[in-house]
Amino acid sequence: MQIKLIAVGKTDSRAIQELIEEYVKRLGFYIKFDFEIIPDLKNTKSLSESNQKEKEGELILKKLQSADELILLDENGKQFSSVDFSEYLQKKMNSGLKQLVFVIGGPYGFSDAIYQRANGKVSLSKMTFSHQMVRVFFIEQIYRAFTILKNEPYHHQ
Ligand SMILES: C[S@@+](CC[C@H](N)C(=O)[O-])C[C@H]1O[C@@H](n2cnc3c(N)ncnc32)[C@H](O)[C@@H]1O
Repeated sequence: MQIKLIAVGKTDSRAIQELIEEYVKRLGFYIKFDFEIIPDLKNTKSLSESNQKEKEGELILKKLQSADELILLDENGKQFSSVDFSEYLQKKMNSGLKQLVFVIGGPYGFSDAIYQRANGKVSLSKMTFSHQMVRVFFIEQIYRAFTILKNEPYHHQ
């Protein structure tokens, strides 16, 4: 199985980019992991929030293959402990799935079309994080999950 993370909107912060690069590099030792950014839409001032979500949604859908399992990062999704999340990933790997795709939405979240296509939702907290911060937190959690599965001394209960 390979994992892809799609995020809407570029990161301006060098600090966030560096953290992402660090954890993507570490994760690469365990699994094929792709991180893809959907560039910010142009002229968003002339778009309503729902129009912006729809356009972002169309760009997300274009990145998917029909067999991909799509999991949204969403405050209202299922919450896991890090150990539970590692077991969740192990089950996905055992299932024979080729590609598991996680998506982080833009500033207003996801369109209805994306919710309809999604196979599940994962929440990192009931709190709302910026779409920039979520990518760092989530990539670190995927990395943590693999260190748990490999019994490596990174995670402490
Ligand atoms: C600023 S938030 C958007 C908030 C918006 N109210 C919504 O309805 O989703 C941008 C993106 O960050 C992600 N996000 C923010 N907080 C999250 C959390 N606690 N758990 C999972 N994803 C989160 C989601 O993918 C969301 O689409």
